[in-house]
Amino acid sequence: MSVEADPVLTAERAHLARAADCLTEMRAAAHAVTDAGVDAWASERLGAARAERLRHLAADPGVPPFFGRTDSGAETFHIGRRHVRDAGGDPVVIDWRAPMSRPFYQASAADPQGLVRRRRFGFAGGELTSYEDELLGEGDQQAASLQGPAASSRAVGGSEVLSLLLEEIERPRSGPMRDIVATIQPDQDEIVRAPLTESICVQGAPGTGKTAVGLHRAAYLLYTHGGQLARTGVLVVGPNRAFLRYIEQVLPTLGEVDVEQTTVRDLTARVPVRATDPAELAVLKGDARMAEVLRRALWGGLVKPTDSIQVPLAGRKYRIPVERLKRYVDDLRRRGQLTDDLQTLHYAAGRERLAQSLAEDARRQKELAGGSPTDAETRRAARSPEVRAFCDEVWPAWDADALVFALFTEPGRLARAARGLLDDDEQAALHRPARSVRAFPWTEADAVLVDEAAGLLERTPGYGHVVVDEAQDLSPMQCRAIARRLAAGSLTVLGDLAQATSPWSSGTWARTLDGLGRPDTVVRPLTQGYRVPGEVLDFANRLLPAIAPDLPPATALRHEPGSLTVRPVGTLAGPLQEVVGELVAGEGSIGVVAADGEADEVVRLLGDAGLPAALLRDDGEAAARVAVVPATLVKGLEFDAVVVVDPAAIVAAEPRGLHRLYVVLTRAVSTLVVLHRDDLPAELAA
Ligand SMILES: Nc1ncnc2c1ncn2[C@@H]1O[C@H](COP(=O)(O)OP(=O)(O)OP(=O)(O)O)[C@@H](O)[C@H]1O
Repeated sequence: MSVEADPVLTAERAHLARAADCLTEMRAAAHAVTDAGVDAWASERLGAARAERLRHLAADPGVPPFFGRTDSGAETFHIGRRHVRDAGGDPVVIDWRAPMSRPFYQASAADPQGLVRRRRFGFAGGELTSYEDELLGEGDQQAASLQGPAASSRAVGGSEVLSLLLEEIERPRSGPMRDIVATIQPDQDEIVRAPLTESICVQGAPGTGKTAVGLHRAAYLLYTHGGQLARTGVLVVGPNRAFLRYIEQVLPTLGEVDVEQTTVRDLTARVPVRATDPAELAVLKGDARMAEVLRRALWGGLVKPTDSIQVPLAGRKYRIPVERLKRYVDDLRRRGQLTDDLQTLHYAAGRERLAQSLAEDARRQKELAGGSPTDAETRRAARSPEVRAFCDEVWPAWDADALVFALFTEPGRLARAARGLLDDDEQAALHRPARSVRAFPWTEADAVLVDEAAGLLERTPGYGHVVVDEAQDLSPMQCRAIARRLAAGSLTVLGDLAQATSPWSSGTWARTLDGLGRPDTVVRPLTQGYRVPGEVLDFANRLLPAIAPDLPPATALRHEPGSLTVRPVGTLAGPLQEVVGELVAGEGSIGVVAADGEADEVVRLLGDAGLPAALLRDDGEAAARVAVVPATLVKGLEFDAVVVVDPAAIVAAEPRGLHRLYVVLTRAVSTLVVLHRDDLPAELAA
């Protein structure tokens, strides 16, 4: 039977057309509601969000309304990126996040979860072109069987894998990361659907879908706890802007446009970063001890009152004796030492409260004397020059940047705050003479310290859920910056200790999770690698005994003979131009990765050959057809074809160069070509 005449395909296409029509009607209705908004501002905001959402979901012909179907004995559900209802309110497509959709992702031959059949659809250019059935009911306990014109499976890595999953993974990449909603695998789904109250840490080898899983979890939580999370918000933190640019479309495609996606650098951008620390100094500044140094520098600056003061209130002055002043300061200081951020009295609020306490004291005195001062008079007393002068002396006002500046520029102040915490050499390393806060050459690690100081001064607003990607690279101080934004919310931590390239990385999940304020978080492994073909992964895994001997190596889902080429070259120009020239003739994305110091040379060589290559920068600009990627920027990215230039130079460029090389070698979906002028690093040589 020809595919065209397949009655199943014909019926499913009819359902697809119906779903598309219903979606169009829903869109029209949503617009109508917006137009009737009472408040113009709210209407505009809502309207904009809704329009964005509908634009992504309905207007894009590349995003079909459904991608799968479940059949239980009595019911059939089509599963898609969002609910679609008909005019009567009956479901035409079920949102993939709804509880009813769960069996689509979780059912297996051993545990059919009430299903007799799971159907997956294949699309080409928005057209439904194929389907694949797995029969799961009784009698099929041993293995799911495949049916349908697209039904074929390939034996990969010792297991049968559905062809539609493989097609999806191997589909050439162009532009940003895609969602994986049609093919989320059971172990991934467990993480995506974990409850909101549960913080999770995913230790996943390269290409196991950590980033994808984290983003789908954000979308799942927003769907399931929409009201609560709409108020508190969801934050996604990634390693750099190039990475954000790569992932930023996934959530909007899933209908979630209100998730903030940022980097630690942008999150802590309270001072302009103008300089770079040497690695050792950055490690020191990122050390958790710095939090205590800052805390002491701030709170240690309180001065014991030595004299009574006179507080003016409604035309008279009231004396507050020194003993009472000491008590006010002491009480407030104690409340500032509470470790729970939600309970703590922050420093700036403490200063305000002190002024209020003095005014209240004067008010009580006046009341005892028979007067009845108004609230406005009491507020004026709190703002009086006498009270302000007292607070300035006893509870000095600080700006966050000024506090860090004072520590770095005044050795005596640092010595007092760092006593018993930092040794003399460490204190000397932090010292940096400078004349003004404004002109200070702030570094990225300094910005995190300034953010910490700001968190001591005032409460940092928190999110209901935070997804942190590439978390293995966070310094303890960066972890604290994220923890501050978590308040009472939960976390999804994603990372791979084998890919830890930062010199300040703690190297264990226990320490990172502790720094993130969620020490009890369970670490869940993902080891099935979807991105990288087995041949390439085996090659990269040779580095594991040297960089992460305790981690289990990933197993590749696919094997692609010919996917790996390792070529010694005398000069770079000819072979590089030839390899990239061949790749450009094919489909898909191409990344040429070189040590940061060699990236410009690579761009020049490719440009000389007329190839469409450009340097990928960390400014969020889209990648060129041939992206020349400095090795330090490639984390989290992937390309159909990757050319790695001079691995030895990549290793030599930084202290954790072997970890960096492991990241670099695991970016390819289909093809990896390694061109090396020097010998391969010993750990890689067979
Ligand atoms: N279930 C799946 N179905 C289809 N594609 C998948 C699935 N899981 C992962 N992928 C694909 O595999 C690739 C790797 O996923 P992702 O980038 O999320 O992995 P990662 O674990 O974050 O990788 P890394 O640590 O190497 O950066 C992506 O192209 C992703 O779309």
